[in-house]
Amino acid sequence: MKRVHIMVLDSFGIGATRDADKFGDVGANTLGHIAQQCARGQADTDREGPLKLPNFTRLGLVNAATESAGGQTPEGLTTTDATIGSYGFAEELSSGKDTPSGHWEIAGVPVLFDWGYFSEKEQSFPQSMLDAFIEKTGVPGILGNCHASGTEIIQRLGEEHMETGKPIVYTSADSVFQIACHEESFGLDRLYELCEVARELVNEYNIGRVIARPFIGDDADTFERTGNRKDLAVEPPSKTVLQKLAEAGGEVISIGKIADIYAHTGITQKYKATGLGPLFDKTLEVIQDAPDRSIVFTNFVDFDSSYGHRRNVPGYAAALEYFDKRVPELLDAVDDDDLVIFTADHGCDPTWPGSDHTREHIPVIVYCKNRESANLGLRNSFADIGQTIADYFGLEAMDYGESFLPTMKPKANAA
Ligand SMILES: O=P(O)(O)O[C@H]1O[C@H](CO)[C@@H](O)[C@H]1O
Ligand SMILES: [Mn+2]
Ligand SMILES: [Mn+2]
Repeated sequence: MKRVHIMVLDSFGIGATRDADKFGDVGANTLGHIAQQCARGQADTDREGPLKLPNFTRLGLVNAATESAGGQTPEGLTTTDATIGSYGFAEELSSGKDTPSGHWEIAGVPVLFDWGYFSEKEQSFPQSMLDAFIEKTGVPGILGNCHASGTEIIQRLGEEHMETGKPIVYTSADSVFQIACHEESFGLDRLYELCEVARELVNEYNIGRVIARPFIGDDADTFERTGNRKDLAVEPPSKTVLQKLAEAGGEVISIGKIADIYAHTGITQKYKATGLGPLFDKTLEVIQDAPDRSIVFTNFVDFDSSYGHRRNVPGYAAALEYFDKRVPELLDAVDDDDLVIFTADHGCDPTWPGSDHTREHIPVIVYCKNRESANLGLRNSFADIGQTIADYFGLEAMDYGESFLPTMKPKANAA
């Protein structure tokens, strides 16, 4: 049986890239700074002490993170000479440090064009676009129209939204148009309808995603976003390895927001779950039944949305420790020839100013029972992952990326 399981720890960067200066991110390091604060006793809320990642360490994560940071090992962690996984780190070819770019490049399709951005911090959206949005949706006006953190803006404007029925619209350094509405007072379906209208309207501005950000609660103190977030992305610019496998008769199984991120292209089955634990549970369940020639692809969004953007170091640390604890369940669940790939789509250093992503190397950690572990070193593109998958399944080669499969030699005693 040949299967690939891709686990994206959304925003889990392991050190700034060579081009981080273009993004204001020189020195950013999501893992490095979390480990540092943990080691210094500055991340002891709801957890304690140095960051504990024994399973990721055995897989080679700390070795990769050390190389990625020019030889500096994250504080409190240690490298190992006896890794059970192959490990490397990759820089990004895509022009942006956003989620679709990262994921598409992982699937072999870097985004070499520039996305459109709403870069004004206030009055961010063109008036003509907002006028058309109001006219087509029939809403009594809009609130927000600025750059914002999604949790802060619902706290600030949520009550006014409930009183007036005006949706909250906002953006960020990403190529996004986001709409926050109350699930009950405004209605979830109506919010989704608004997003469909907005999707059409932002096309001329070359915007990657429109995102529905529903929330619940009675007032500013109790507002909370729900798992009914929905991303309306444009389609990847060329065929991803997911599409190639699906067209060749394979199964591509999305768990979490993967299907949305690829605009549902190349996906043959999809499952939703909310929260790290339920996403992990669903992944294990799906792996049990996934057939030969399949990809099981999970996005663990909470690292990014609940901790990275929220600049919550102890929360991020606790989430990593939780994930690490569960890694053995995953490694036990796979077949001897399966590839398990742990990676990320960009960084989101919770110690960095602002609330946006950071341009960082992603970890490329690969586990295969029947193959020797190897140091995969610096990879020039996330697309090396997509190319490796194409190679593994014997699909037509991708235009970008270099397969690292030849570096992971079959074990002499492999079944
Ligand atoms: O602050 P929230 O709403 O979580 O927004 C974050 O999520 C969006 C998509 O990744 C980006 O705009 C980012 O800033
Ligand atoms: Mn992301
Ligand atoms: Mn994000």
